[in-house]
Amino acid sequence: MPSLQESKLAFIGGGNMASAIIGGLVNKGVSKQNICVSEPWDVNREKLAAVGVRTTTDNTEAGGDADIVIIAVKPQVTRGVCEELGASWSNRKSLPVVVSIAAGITLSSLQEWSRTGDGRFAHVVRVMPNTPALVSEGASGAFAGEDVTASEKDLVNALLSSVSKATEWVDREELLDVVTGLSGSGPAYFFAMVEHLVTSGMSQGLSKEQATRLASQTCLGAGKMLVESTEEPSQLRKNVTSPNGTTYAALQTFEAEGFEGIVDKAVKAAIARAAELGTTLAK
Ligand SMILES: NC(=O)C1=CN([C@@H]2O[C@H](COP(=O)(O)OP(=O)(O)OC[C@H]3O[C@@H](n4cnc5c(N)ncnc54)[C@H](OP(=O)(O)O)[C@@H]3O)[C@@H](O)[C@H]2O)C=CC1
Ligand SMILES: O=C(O)[C@@H]1CCC=N1
Repeated sequence: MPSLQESKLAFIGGGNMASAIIGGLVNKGVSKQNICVSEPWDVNREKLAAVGVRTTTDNTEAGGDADIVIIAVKPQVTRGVCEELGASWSNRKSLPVVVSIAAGITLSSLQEWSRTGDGRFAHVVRVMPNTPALVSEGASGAFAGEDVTASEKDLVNALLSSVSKATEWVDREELLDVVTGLSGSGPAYFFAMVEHLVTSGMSQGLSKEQATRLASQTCLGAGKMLVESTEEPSQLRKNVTSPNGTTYAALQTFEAEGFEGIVDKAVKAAIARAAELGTTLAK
């Protein structure tokens, strides 16, 4: 198995998540010449070409001689893309490792759909990255099929680690839907929180720019403390909360309005949607 630096990488779909991973890989010094992206929309293709990677509109051209093929299209499009690729691999002696980032789509569907014309199955790894991959601060979950070799797993791990600070391999496929609800969708929860902080700050007289800078840096600073400190998140929260002080007043409001329950409900809704995508699109 070639190393990540030597591997030819094909991205099928060059939208938000693929662009984030590609940006992170390029920032880490992965050769742009080794990355080919297949993307139908010319605006996205032009953005990716500006990064310096190769682009095409032909999925089979991108996936034709790649060592790793990253399926980065919407779950609803994944079947067609896999079938197209599988059919095109009948003449390949060794098959690429298929890495799917599609939310919910199961390993068995991915294997079946990408079966070659002559009946061979590619080795498939399901991955759930997140968009902070763009700034090399991603968090990813991964689940490999039993047929995936240790060196193939190492290669996927190297790919994920180059754009993620946390890469968690799970030992049950269902846990990948939990990763989706927590960290795959997670950046949006924090962006929503910042949006609401900014709205609130503005309603009390701060300018949009001031409120955005303060809220964003607070989010970054708290995040940095979470990953660098040896203290539990609950202790870090307590450290900010003076007895009967301002934070206490705010947290009391969170509690009274059921903040914990809202977060739990939201994560479970994302998990349920991932599972639903997996089952409905398998048919
Ligand atoms: N966004 C995120 O934060 C995360 C997304 N994911 C997963 O990543 C996948 C992609 O999501 P995201 O990047 O947000 O979606 P996007 O819509 O931004 O990207 C998908 C891209 O694939 C293109 N596309 C559509 N049909 C084909 C085709 N047949 N062949 C090749 N490319 C095609 C789309 O073009 P066009 O727009 O013209 O249709 C689009 O540019 C999803 O499965 C999602 O579950 C996983 C983790 C996080
Ligand atoms: O919203 C979605 O379905 C995708 C998967 C995780 C993040 N974005």
